[in-house]
Amino acid sequence: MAEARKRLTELEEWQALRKHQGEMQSVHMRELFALDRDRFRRYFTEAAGLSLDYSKNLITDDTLALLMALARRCQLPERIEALFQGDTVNLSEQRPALHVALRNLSDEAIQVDGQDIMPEVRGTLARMEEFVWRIRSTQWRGFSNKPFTDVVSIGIGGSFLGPKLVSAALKPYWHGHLNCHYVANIDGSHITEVLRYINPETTLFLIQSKSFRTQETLENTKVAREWFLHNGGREEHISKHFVAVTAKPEAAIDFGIAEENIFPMWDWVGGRYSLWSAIGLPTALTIGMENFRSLLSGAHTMDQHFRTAPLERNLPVIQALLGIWYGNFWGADAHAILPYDHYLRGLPAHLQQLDMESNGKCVTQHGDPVDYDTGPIIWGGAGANGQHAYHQLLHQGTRLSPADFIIPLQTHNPVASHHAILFANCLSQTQALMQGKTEAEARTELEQQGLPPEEVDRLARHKVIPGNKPTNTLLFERATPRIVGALIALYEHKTYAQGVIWDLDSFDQWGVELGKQLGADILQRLQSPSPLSGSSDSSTDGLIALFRSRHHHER
Ligand SMILES: O=P(O)(O)OC[C@H]1O[C@](O)(CO)[C@@H](O)[C@@H]1O
Repeated sequence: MAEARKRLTELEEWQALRKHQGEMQSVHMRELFALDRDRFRRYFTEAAGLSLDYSKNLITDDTLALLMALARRCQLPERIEALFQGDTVNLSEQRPALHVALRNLSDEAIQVDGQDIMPEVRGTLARMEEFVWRIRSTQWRGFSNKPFTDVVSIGIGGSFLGPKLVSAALKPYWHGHLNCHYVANIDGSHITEVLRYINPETTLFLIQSKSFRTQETLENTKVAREWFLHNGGREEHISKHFVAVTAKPEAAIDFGIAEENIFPMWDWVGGRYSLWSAIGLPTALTIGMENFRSLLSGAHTMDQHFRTAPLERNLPVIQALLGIWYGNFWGADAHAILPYDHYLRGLPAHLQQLDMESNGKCVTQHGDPVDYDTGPIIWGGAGANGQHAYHQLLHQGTRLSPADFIIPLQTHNPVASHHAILFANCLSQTQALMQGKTEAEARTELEQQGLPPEEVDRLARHKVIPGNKPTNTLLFERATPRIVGALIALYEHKTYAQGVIWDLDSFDQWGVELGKQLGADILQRLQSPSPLSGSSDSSTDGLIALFRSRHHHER
């Protein structure tokens, strides 16, 4: 168990960073680049097939040294090792967080409660392998003996976003005859739209829920089951068409899933870190087990890097510390994830859960209130689309949101000059954000266009772009399974490293529980046949009454 430590904001290392930020306020990145021709080479590092250019940041060697000192003071190296050792890093729930075990391709044993969990992890992978092979080779077929054409994954949160991201990211590796759909929301439109186009005879449902208690998932599963039974399927066919992944097999059996169709999950894997487990089955079915193992191996390579590389060359650590620098010392509330890769367009959504559910906390892992900012608002979307939408705020807005630009050197789909144009767009953004445009430059530009002086005066101030906006550029050869694995693992470790500095429990999520608790009571009041008795605030009561007025016939 980690010892209570001195308040973060009182550490000399923290105070030194505060002072240093004061000195850096008058520095423009343009000057830093002008002064140091070698800046790109010096602030460029690689690991697991990913290259990080972090030269376009508001940093000097001093900044990095101070950040590294803070990390060491917060015992980051020891805490990284604790994660891999299976220590109780999730204090509030008293358990380890062993997503790294799911992609541990070494011979190393990993103990939980005195038991090596690796045999079970490997055994589950072998079971997945067999299942995936049976479906893809059409040995396992639907009730009318037709091969499966569609897989519908029902799950939400971590049982949805991770696999969905990976399935989309690896679309070029999909099996030609298997389509994959995801249903998450408790909005009837979601499942309706998926069921509309599929055939029950050739559809396999994967029910994905660690707890097997999640309302959205269970309700959607009931609908899928009813639909199956009303469209030709019979009770005795359910076991051919419904498979579950859960850490609570008894609940799945009670629900009607055949015991032999249940794949395990474990308490020591957090939902948002679970795409590497059997929760990844929809992905494995579409890309095949060989590619799924490559995904794991990419993540494993990043794990080894995170565990062994010196902090100064450690990609997740560098990214984490840059985030701390901006969030805690420059007042940045947000961080943008901007993949310039169509296949990676789901990355911001997955990282939103990963980062915001992990580090959106206001007490330390020991329960003490924090007096500093913790996890940022993660947002973003695919480039270059965003350039024609929200990038305006990045360039000229008053709020600071550092951004990660993520781009492959090669495309899966060479079309005309698209990739060169995409790449040029990406680089022009980071360059523009770094250098900006001075008023003098804006004036010269307008004068060169032949505008009269009064027009130059009128427009120049609108055209000034402050620049000095920090960005990282993450490059890789092509979005292969190994690269996608390494990329997601990079962000997992970045999140953990930040949680260590902020002294958080990055593996619990108590904040989401209150809504669930209140939701049960509200649902009851929405559906109750008896007259509405006001027991909450007037806003909630008023909204409940409004809903009831439209649905009285259903109660
Ligand atoms: O896999 P389960 O247990 O259905 O949970 C789904 C999601 O719900 C959450 O608990 C949040 O409500 C996430 O952490 C989790 O990934």
